[in-house]
Amino acid sequence: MGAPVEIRGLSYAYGSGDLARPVLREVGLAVGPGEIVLLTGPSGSGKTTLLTLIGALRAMQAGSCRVLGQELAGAKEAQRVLLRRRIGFIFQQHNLLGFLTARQNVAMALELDPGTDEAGRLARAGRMLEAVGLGDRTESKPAQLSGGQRQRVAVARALAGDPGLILADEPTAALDRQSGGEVVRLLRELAKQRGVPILLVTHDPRILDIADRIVAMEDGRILPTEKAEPAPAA
Ligand SMILES: Nc1ncnc2c1ncn2[C@@H]1O[C@H](COP(=O)(O)OP(=O)(O)OP(=O)(O)O)[C@@H](O)[C@H]1O
Repeated sequence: MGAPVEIRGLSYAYGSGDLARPVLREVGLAVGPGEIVLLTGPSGSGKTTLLTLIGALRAMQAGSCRVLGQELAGAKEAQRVLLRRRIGFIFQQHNLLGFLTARQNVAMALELDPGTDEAGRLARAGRMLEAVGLGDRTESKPAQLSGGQRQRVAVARALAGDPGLILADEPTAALDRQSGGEVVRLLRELAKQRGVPILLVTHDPRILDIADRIVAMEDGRILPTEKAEPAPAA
């Protein structure tokens, strides 16, 4: 099997006809097994659009994008739905449901797994919350948790379904320095243990050190990786 994410010549525009506005131009990118890639770049450079295409959250227009073995060019909505279930999503707004406890929020991510019953899902959710350091807050509602704790619930939820890929969009944007650092380091640790690749969009220079590789975008293109200057001869 190829890399978990393999993109070639991917272009995308919002609007159509004379109003079409290109936001991705001939993007190529591969994410290897277990690799953690950070996607950076100025506002409007196309990072979120690229992430939503990889996450099968919108239909492709041009080029090739193969995710966990599924080609998304020309894929039907039903195929995209199936692929989305194999991806763990973490967003800036943690998207937890306010009327459910932390444990129920995590268990919800497992509802589509036919191999589990309700009790099994809640037990597994409890173990995931322990793994993110929230073993004592499983019965709290999101409003009773701090921003960093809520984001850790989102991490537990994203990992609970044993995804083949994690996509994160600005997961630390709403957090202070310390909790932001803790959340991404935890995410990195869990992903590395399981060999799950992560593609993470961020503006946050404080978390660049969690990356195996940093990819910079500008104006819809991926910038060539800067090579380190050769050391001057002694
Ligand atoms: N649904 C949409 N309809 C029309 N234009 C859009 C839509 N979503 C994004 N855009 C435009 O496409 C461009 C790329 O947006 P995108 O969100 O992918 O960039 P980004 O690099 O993630 O930016 P940011 O860092 O600010 O989130 C922007 O100019 C944006 O205004």
